[in-house]
Parts: sequence; structure tokens; C-alpha cells
Amino acid sequence: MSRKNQTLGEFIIENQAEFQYSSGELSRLINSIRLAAKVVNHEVNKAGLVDIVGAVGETNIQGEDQQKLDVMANDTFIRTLTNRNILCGIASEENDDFISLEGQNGDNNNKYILLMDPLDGSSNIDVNVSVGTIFSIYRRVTPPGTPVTIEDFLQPGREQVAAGYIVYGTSTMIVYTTGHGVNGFTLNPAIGTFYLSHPNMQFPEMGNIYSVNEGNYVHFPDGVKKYIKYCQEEAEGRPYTSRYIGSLVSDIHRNMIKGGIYMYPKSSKATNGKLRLLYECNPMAFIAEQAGGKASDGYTRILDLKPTELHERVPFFCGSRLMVEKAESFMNND
Ligand SMILES: O=P(O)(O)OC[C@H]1O[C@](O)(COP(=O)(O)O)[C@@H](O)[C@@H]1O
Ligand SMILES: [Mg+2]
Ligand SMILES: [Mg+2]
Repeated sequence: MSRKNQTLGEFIIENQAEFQYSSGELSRLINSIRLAAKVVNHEVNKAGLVDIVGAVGETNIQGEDQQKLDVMANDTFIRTLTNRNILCGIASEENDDFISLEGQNGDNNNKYILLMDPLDGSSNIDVNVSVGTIFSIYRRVTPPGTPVTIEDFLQPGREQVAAGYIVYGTSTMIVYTTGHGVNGFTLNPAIGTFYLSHPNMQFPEMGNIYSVNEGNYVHFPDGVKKYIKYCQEEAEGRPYTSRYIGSLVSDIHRNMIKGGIYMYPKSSKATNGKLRLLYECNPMAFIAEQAGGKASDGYTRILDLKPTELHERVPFFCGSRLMVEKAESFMNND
């Protein structure tokens, strides 16, 4: 049951019943993510006033310059989640390897692991354009009471128990799914409470927005070039509008509300594209599918891909179902 303006806390408790034999662990986990999101939101909002913009002078395993907000968000989520003893492992874009968490008694009986992109859209931090956080939750596959292993993190996306994102934009929202539809909650900054503002979010089956970094056009595969030309043609319902924020979370969020397709294809510059399967593509694909949309690498359903590495990249096509299918048809006729 979802009531508009229900608080996130109320929603979590009310929907816990959806989980048979629920121990409340997942509810506590979502609650902790909510708390960390508020702390990060507070820092992001004052980014122009305090020394929190710019790079820290370190690079992460992706070879990217870590931004101060990347590190702040990473530390905030890891600290908030670790202190609450609700996970047995965490993996992050900003950490080379996964973190195995010991329970209070040195054991490890917690059943969930979390993967995250603590700050998505890092190139937009310094220019006051919306950024986000992305998270993905699985049940561990290794026996409880033993340290987690890489196998716990390399599960296909279809095994996700929950996934979501936080967008720090004109307003701050948490959008997530536990496999029972997608709901969005907006933060009332005056009282620090998230309210259900977007119940049962649905990707329109068709839209007129395409989101891709056209600066890479010359490097794209022919199928992608042909699809972009198709989007720009004078025809019924076309040309589509081009919108690209450069923050995955914000581009997908807009397209989910208005209808559209987001693409980060492979290219001659980036043979597997740029986006990371485990903590960018899988969670956004789970959300998209739960909202009636679609997500693939141009050929295969993202959620069916078998991960092989923690930070592996895949080409990503995500959005309104008919638009993704059209893009795939161009890729397959390539
Ligand atoms: O600048 P580009 O190459 O278009 O890449 C933009 C994409 O890269 C990202 O910023 C990658 O995410 P991070 O900022 O978390 O590294 C996406 O949010 C965005 O969609
Ligand atoms: Mg990202
Ligand atoms: Mg990031």
C-alpha cells in the first residue's frame, strides 16, 4: 500500500511485510542509506562554500582523479553502514577491492552485501550540476559466518534484492526498488524527512529524448551512429530532443519521468564503454525494468550478464522499452 506523502520510514515498515520471513535487516539497511544520503546531501549543498570541490590528488582504480566529494561520500556511506552492523561486505567505485565486514562478535552472520557508486557524475561537482549516489544490494552466496569472497560480489544483476539511487538536484530524492515496483521520495530539507512524492514510477514505453555524449560520435560503432541519425531525422514524432547532463543518475531519472533513452556505447576509444556493470549499470537496469523500461549492452539484457571483475565496464542502453529495442535493432543490423 503506498500513500502519497507517506514518509520513507513509514513506507519501509509497511512494505517489510512484502518479504516473507523478513528479519528487518533489509529495512534497517535502507534506513541507513537514507541517513547517509542526508549527510552527503548536506555536504553537496554547501559545496561552493567550503573546501570540498576539486580533486584530492589521488586516482582511483579506474585511473580517474578522485574528487573531494567522491571521497567524502565514500567515507560517509562506508562509515554509516559499517557502524550499524547490517552488512557482511561492501564494494565501491572508490575502493580498489571489496571490504569484508566482521560482525560484532568477529563472526559474519549478516546476509547482505552492498555495491555502490558513492558519487555519480563527478565531472559535474564543481559546476553545480546535479550528481547522485547509486547502490545495489544482494544476499551473499557464501555461507554465513565466513568472510565474504569475490563470488558474493560477482552475481548477475537479476539476483539483486534491492537497488536505488539518490539524486542531489533541484531537490534531493531517493528512488529505489526491492523488486516490487519503483518509488521515489523527496527530502523536505526543513525537517530532514523524505516523503513519498513519486509512487509507482513508470518508464513511458516511448519517449522523445535521447541522451548520449555526441562528442564521441566519430568513435561509435556504425549501428549507434545510424540510431543517432534516426533520432535526428525529420519524421513522425522525430527528431527527438537531445538532452545529456553527464550524470548517469540525473539523465536516467529525467528519462524515466519524461520518456527517453540513455546510451553509453562502446567506442574505438573505450572498447567496453565507460560505465561499470556492478554499481552503475546493474542497479539502474533493475530500476528501469521494475519501472517497465529496458536495459541492455546493445545485445544482451544487462541483468543476465555474468560479472567477472569488480570494476568491469559494459556498453549501456537504458530507458523506454520501445526506444531501447529500436537502438538494439540498429546494433543487430550493424
Ligand atoms: O563525460 P562522459 O564521458 O560523457 O561520461 C559521463 C558519464 O560518466 C559518469 O560521470 C561516470 O560516473 P562517475 O562520475 O561516478 O565516475 C556518469 O555519471 C556519466 O553518465
Ligand atoms: Mg558513476
Ligand atoms: Mg562515482
